[in-house]
Amino acid sequence: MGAEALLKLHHLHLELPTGTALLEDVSLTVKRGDALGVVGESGSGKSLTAMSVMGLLPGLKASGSIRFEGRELLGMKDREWRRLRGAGMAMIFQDPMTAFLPVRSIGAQIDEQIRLHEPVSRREARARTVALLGRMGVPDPEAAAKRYPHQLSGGLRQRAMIAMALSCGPALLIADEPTTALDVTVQAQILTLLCEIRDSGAGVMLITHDMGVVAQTCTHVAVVYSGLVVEQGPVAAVMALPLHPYTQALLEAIPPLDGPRPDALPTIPGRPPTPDARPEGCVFAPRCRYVRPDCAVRPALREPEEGRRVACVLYNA
Ligand SMILES: Nc1ncnc2c1ncn2[C@@H]1O[C@H](COP(=O)(O)OP(=O)(O)OP(=O)(O)O)[C@@H](O)[C@H]1O
Repeated sequence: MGAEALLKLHHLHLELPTGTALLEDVSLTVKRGDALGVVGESGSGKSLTAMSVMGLLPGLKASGSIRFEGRELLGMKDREWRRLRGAGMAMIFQDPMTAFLPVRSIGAQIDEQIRLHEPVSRREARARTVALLGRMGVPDPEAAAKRYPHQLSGGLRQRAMIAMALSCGPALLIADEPTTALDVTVQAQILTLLCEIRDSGAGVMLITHDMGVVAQTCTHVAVVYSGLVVEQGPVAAVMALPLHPYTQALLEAIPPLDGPRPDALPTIPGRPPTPDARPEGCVFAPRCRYVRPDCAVRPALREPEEGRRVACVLYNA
């Protein structure tokens, strides 16, 4: 038996007041010590999935269930969400400048975050901030804490944002494209840091468009397309034998890590449909190389082997 689920999304459905569905029937699980990669092209619903877990979706209608540490989050009051954010779960973004105010030192902002959740002295908060920055691999953390966000390099700012996210010891860290803006070397360092956080027993949800990032960091993967999960399973199994034609195409789009880059990457022709123009049958059918008449009916998510799910007529019994 695996570890108890830290986060469980069950048939999560999200829609606009107009009735247009943005997420349809999303079910995902993150366990302690696991990293779940949520992967898909731009507009597939990755950020919406993360934001719904953080309770940051005012104006959208949600149904289904989001359970965190056994507790139902959907329908919770704002006050309860605020208490949960930081201490229970925390999120980091692509651009650390959005997480820090430009006019205060990063140390002051991390200290404040700590003191918001725990009644510790300024001195104690600063000691924890410096220790955290050090753990995140920031050189000379005491001096770095005194700097303003713009005085740090992109990679150091990203480490500082992760330090702030971890400052209250969250059980779940959600990272939304945390390395997209960084060069390859710094990207690898930040991904290693996320692996360490995962191995220390936290649950990680990593949002990315890059299957290469999933391969380096995650234990499990959920492939989303146009607001639906089309495939999910353990990373090693999905990488070795991707079942869904969309997953196959995403894997073909990973650039090689070494050697010369090919002139053109195999790309998937076309674009994902917008939520208001989602096809009635299989959402991927208009771009699929294996499309056939029975794709006109939306395929259910099936479990062709234990722990793996796929929604494609190729796997209908
Ligand atoms: N508040 C909103 N109102 C209307 N449509 C929205 C809203 N938020 C998101 N959408 C739409 O929902 C879809 C999914 O958006 P989301 O931001 O989750 O995609 P994503 O996979 O994270 O893409 P990206 O990688 O570009 O951030 C998109 O088509 C987007 O335009």
